[in-house]
Amino acid sequence: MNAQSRTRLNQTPEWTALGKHREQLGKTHLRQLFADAPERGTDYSLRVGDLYVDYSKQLVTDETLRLLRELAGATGVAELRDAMFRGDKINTTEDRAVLHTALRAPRDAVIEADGENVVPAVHAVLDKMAAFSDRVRSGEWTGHTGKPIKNIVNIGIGGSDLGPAMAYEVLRSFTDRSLTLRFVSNVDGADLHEAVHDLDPAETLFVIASKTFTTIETITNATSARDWLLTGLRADQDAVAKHFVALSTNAEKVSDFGIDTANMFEFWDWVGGRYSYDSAIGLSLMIAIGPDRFREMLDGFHLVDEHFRTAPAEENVPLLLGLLGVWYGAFFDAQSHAVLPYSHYLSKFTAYLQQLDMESNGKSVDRDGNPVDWQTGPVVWGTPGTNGQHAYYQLIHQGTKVIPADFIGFAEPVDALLPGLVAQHDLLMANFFAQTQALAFGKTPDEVRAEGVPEELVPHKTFLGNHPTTTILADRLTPSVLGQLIALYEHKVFVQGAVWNIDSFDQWGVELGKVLAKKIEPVLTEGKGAEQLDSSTAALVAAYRELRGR
Ligand SMILES: O=P(O)(O)OC[C@H]1O[C@](O)(CO)[C@@H](O)[C@@H]1O
Repeated sequence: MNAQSRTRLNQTPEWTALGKHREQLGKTHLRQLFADAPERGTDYSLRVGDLYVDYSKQLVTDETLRLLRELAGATGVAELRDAMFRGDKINTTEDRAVLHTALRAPRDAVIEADGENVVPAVHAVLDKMAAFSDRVRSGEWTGHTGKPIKNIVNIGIGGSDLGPAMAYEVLRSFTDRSLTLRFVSNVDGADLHEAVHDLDPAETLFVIASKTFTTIETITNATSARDWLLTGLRADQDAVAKHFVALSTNAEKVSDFGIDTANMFEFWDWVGGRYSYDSAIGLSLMIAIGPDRFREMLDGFHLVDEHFRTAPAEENVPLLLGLLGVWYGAFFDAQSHAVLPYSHYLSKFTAYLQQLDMESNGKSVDRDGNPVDWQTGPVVWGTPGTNGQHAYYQLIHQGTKVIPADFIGFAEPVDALLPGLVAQHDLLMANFFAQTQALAFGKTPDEVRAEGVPEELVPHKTFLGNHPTTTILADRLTPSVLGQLIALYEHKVFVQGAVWNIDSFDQWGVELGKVLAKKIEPVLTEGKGAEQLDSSTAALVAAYRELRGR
């Protein structure tokens, strides 16, 4: 579908039909929907790979789903998906292809960007990463003084940090525990300080991850890390080659920094930062889990890519999840989306999804530059259960907001836990199932009264229910399952961007702050240029300078 020829989303007949349907649905309660269809719990479930996806507790009927699929048809979701997989330049504001799916394509696949098959280059880099990982893991790769590497410090930010940092936590039980892996992202010197203060520089490898190799936080931290290393080793620049590698698309800048481009692991401008952790950006992770596990993860991604590309609309899980988000944003005024994993290992999962979703779909103009007058990306938030239950779930259960939520849980604990701890898994999962049940069905005033609760407390103890959730259940949190989950969310975000007619692959909104920070820094350090600031910022800067004794 040509974006130019698109009818504005909220003027399509499909949108109007959904609006009418929403009115008819009114306050229909999930209790009613379940009573009307005794098999709803299984009828409204799908499988993809190892993931069992239950959407029966969503505020939808067969008619809703039909109308949503029609909206997807009218907005050209399948056509845009095919264009993405084909390597068309669907990131129009940056004139780039969007081919993260090529990063996990099998060796014999043919995927072209600008007329060139990119798959051989993808696998050449994967092979180079695997060879390097093996050398580090085996102790064959030694530092400047001849000691093997025991510590890896990944320096990057945004997509060059969140993915590998998240996946390292998720896959901790698959890692080589004799290696220490730390992630530094914040330009606050405390981040680097905490990462290196107890490390021996002779045993430390810095992995500098930056697509552009110009990101100020990363280059500043990398420069300080280099100073720390050379000071600690009492060595000169020659030592850098054994202790620094780069993950980047920008060989020139890598070389300017002093890293041998032989120690650079390449990726390409058709990989968006937030879609990049299965590229060279995953090197630290690969060193931690080993190349075989990394490849299993890529296979998990690929499995869901193929599902998204080929499954019919009725069975297409990313399509379904994307459309549900459109439904709640547009017709329930939902402003946020909670992702609530019941796994300690997924502690950084939602933070990762925040960039994936909010940097992709936090847009307010359509692909043609016209302001949108429909909701786009939600605020994504959440932390692992059961912790959230004792913090913010109160608001989800009894607050005034519609907060669709994804619950993610696993049948088996990941690790060979200490024997006494295995039993805790059933308790964790009992909470997991109980929460979606409580959110969906609530507790009526009569049920509360039947418990003998005094009348004045009945409203306080009533749960209205009808809060929509999706439950994603898998056997075990393996590298493959992680890949499946991430690809599921990547394509969900894609579907929403396609329906909303926004460019999900640029991120111009992060630029202004970067430019202004560059202007403010000399005002802080030298006191020059304060007159160009607005009165609020000027006063704050003056207060800061005074507190710093300047
Ligand atoms: O990998 P780079 O080029 O250092 O960029 C880091 C991050 O910065 C951003 O461009 C946003 O500022 C992200 O999209 C990206 O993941």
